Amino acid sequence: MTATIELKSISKSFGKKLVLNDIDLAIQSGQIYGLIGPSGSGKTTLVKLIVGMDQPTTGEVQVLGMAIPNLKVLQKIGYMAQADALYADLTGAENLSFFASLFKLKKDVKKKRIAYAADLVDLSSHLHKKVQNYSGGMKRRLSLAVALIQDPEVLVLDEPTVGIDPELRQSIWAEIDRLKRTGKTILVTTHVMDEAEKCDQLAMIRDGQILTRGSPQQLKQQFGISSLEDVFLQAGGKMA
Ligand SMILES: Nc1ncnc2c1ncn2[C@@H]1O[C@H](COP(=O)(O)OP(=O)(O)OP(=O)(O)O)[C@@H](O)[C@H]1O
Repeated sequence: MTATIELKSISKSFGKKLVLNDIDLAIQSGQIYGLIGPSGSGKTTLVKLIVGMDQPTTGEVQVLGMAIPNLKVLQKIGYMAQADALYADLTGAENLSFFASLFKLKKDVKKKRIAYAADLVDLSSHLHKKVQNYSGGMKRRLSLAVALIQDPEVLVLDEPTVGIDPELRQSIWAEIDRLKRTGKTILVTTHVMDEAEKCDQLAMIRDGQILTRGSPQQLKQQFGISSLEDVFLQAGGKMA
């Protein structure tokens, strides 16, 4: 089976600093794949290569069977960056409408998608407010709604639940799980171990290298321990 996201011998340097070191990764369709590691381990750098925002120094990235960057494929990826890329002067509704318009959705589809995405992140009653008046958590939620607006086949979520309260976090994870069951492929970065538990497959990353990988269950069995945090530590990791 061809992987939906495939990284082959990826290395990335910034100047003399090697940030990703010979990474191979294959993410199959319909999976929630978690990339877990401490701050500065290279997660965001890796994600940016997958969504075509940066290019590897060596190696190749493929998404949906096509080499990245590729404009057609990029339309099929919903990306939630760590820093919110929103227009502060516009309302929540105007932001969603703007991002939806980038995908040339039909008017009725666009309306439905905006309503769905806003409801999912519990922002429907705040859509008329300017984003500059949103709290940090509300901005994160709106960013997630933007990532989902075109109903993408592949979702890449860089720390999607940072700054989001536990109740909403649960409902967002329930939705991530539902999206997976509709066949979407989802890559999530996190440094929260209880979120790692919700992933089908995990790669633990430190200093630009994958320390170990597998399902949460496999990893715990392999290391003979019941907590993923301990797996990470035993695999050579060190949380920040
Ligand atoms: N454009 C850049 N120029 C130089 N160094 C960079 C650049 N982008 C990232 N780095 C460095 O690469 C390393 C990995 O950063 P990255 O943002 O990928 O880590 P991360 O695992 O996503 O961390 P966090 O969880 O804090 O977001 C860091 O040492 C960072 O300083």
